[in-house]
Amino acid sequence: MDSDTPPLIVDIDGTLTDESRAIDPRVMPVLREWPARVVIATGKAIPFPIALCEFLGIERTVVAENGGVVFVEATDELRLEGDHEAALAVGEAYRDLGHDLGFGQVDLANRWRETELVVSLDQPLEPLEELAAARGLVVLDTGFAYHVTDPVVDKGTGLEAVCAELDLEPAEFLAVGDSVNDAQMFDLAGEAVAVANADETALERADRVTDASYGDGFLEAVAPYRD
Ligand SMILES: O=C(O)COP(=O)(O)O
Ligand SMILES: [Mg+2]
Repeated sequence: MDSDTPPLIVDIDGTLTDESRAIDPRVMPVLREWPARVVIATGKAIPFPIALCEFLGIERTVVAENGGVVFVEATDELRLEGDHEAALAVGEAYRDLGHDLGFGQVDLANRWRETELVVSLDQPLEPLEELAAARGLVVLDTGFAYHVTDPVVDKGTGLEAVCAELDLEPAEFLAVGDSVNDAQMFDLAGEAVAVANADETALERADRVTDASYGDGFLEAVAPYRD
């Protein structure tokens, strides 16, 4: 790697992990040693990408909740955006219809969420979409959960917010991801790479698609910058 290595914005689930959400340990030294800025951009709530950065020993620069939450350690900036009240109201109405969010009583998927709501993929989608639309929200199926999200934010607006803090341009970035929630960051990045297991939207919006899936796909995506 040399000084021409672009800053990197990377998704977690399906890109750094396998289908069971287990991280591929081979991605860790790559992220740790990346010579430019690394941004972790995820649909997960902020404790997960923050913990990932901490355990990797890299600076905490994070887009969480599909852009609803942005944290930039370098400038001590935390930005929350999106109608959380509306997302919670969707959850309540969904339960009133006899459905369940599907993550049990403790619900670690929603516990630390500050702007959106997630529902397990084994729960019915249609009523969720109807309730979300009635409140101006959208439902994103990432392949790992249904996200009830405010369309004013996405990983693209998150990338823009990070760039505004760090005096970078989205077009400088290499982006790697696997699903519909990566589409807007793909559109803004200078180079967008989808791993082979990516969904249709991510495949369409990518500049390059790897032959390999999951962690192997990520390693293939960044290989040109590591040779
Ligand atoms: O939380 C999800 O459903 C997906 O998370 P990801 O954006 O890191 O892939
Ligand atoms: Mg993903």
